[in-house]
Amino acid sequence: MAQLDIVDVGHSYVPAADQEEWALKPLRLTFEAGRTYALVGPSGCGKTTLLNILSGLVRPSHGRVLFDGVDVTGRPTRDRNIAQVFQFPVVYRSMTVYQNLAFPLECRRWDRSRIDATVRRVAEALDLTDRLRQPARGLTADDKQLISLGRGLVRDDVAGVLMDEPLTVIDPQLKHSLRRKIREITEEFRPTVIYVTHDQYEAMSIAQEVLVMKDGRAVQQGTPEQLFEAPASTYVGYFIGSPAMNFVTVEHGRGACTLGGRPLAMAWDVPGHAEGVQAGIRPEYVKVVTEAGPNTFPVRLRGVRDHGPQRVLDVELAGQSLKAKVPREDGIPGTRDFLLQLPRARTLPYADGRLVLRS
Ligand SMILES: Nc1ncnc2c1ncn2[C@@H]1O[C@H](COP(=O)(O)OP(=O)(O)OP(=O)(O)O)[C@@H](O)[C@H]1O
Repeated sequence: MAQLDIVDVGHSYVPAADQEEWALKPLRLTFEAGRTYALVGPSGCGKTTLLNILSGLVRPSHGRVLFDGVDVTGRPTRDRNIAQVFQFPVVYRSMTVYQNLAFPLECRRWDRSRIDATVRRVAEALDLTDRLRQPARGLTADDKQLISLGRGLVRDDVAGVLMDEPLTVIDPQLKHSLRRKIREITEEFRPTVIYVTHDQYEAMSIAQEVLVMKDGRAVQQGTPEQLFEAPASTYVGYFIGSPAMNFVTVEHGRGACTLGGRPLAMAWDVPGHAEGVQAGIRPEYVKVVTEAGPNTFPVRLRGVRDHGPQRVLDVELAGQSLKAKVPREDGIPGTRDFLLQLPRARTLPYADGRLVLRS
């Protein structure tokens, strides 16, 4: 598995377009060998363009692509030694599951015993062992996509595995277990994976590193935990997490902040000159309390939504909307008006949409 570098890579589908209009603005990234990366962002943000530049399907207007330090920018896909998994399964219908998994290895002229051991290991990881002798023809779309995933991951000699929304066709019920399987198999086989998805939950559950994109730019890269705990911008805070992070506008002056006229202390200070100050807090960290104390605020309940083992309380706080995600067993407050606490350490300051740096 290789380290993939993109060095000042940018792309415009329209010749001579202004750089601000490019589908991908020049950026520099390193995908370390053996790690799984997710590219996530809304439709049209440039994820597929970046993936296609890595696969060689798109030649970038600007910059270089390096695989283990070797410049592959001008190489076609077939000469890049990559595996690809697409939205829709690509299987050989006339072959058995075993033959489908073995095929890429036979093409590389691996010896029989190595092929057999590898196919069985991948089949085991994907729960396909009991179907190895079945013809691929009769399988469901889910199982066919499982084979595509297996074929993508079966070779340990590829530079990288590029996956473009591979769970799109998968039954929603099965997605959960498949996400887990992808995670397990990538942890075991340690390929370099670039995984494109518009689903933040999928990105966070599969990848070790997530790259959030917007308008052709990578706006934040980090581990799922970093993106959850400290989004660099309100955009990332809204995009990552379910429900999205809360952002409430606060009054700010002489180094202190207030919310609805009550003092609000945040995790660190906001410089005096900052403008457009907001407090960001994940719904998971908002607490229902019974007694007034630091950072507690009166709120009015507007609605309650079930969220699996939790409930999301939608409240109004000083004329603004806020969500609290609380354990189901805690119940719903008995009155419409109650108190919420925004724990200081979890309340992050943002100014003009960006996380204020800790001084
Ligand atoms: N072949 C093309 N010709 C012209 N413009 C294109 C082409 N492919 C993509 N674009 C444009 O480039 C921008 C980025 O598209 P891209 O497909 O990379 O985004 P994406 O994040 O993968 O979106 P999606 O999730 O919808 O696939 C979009 O504005 C899109 O319209």
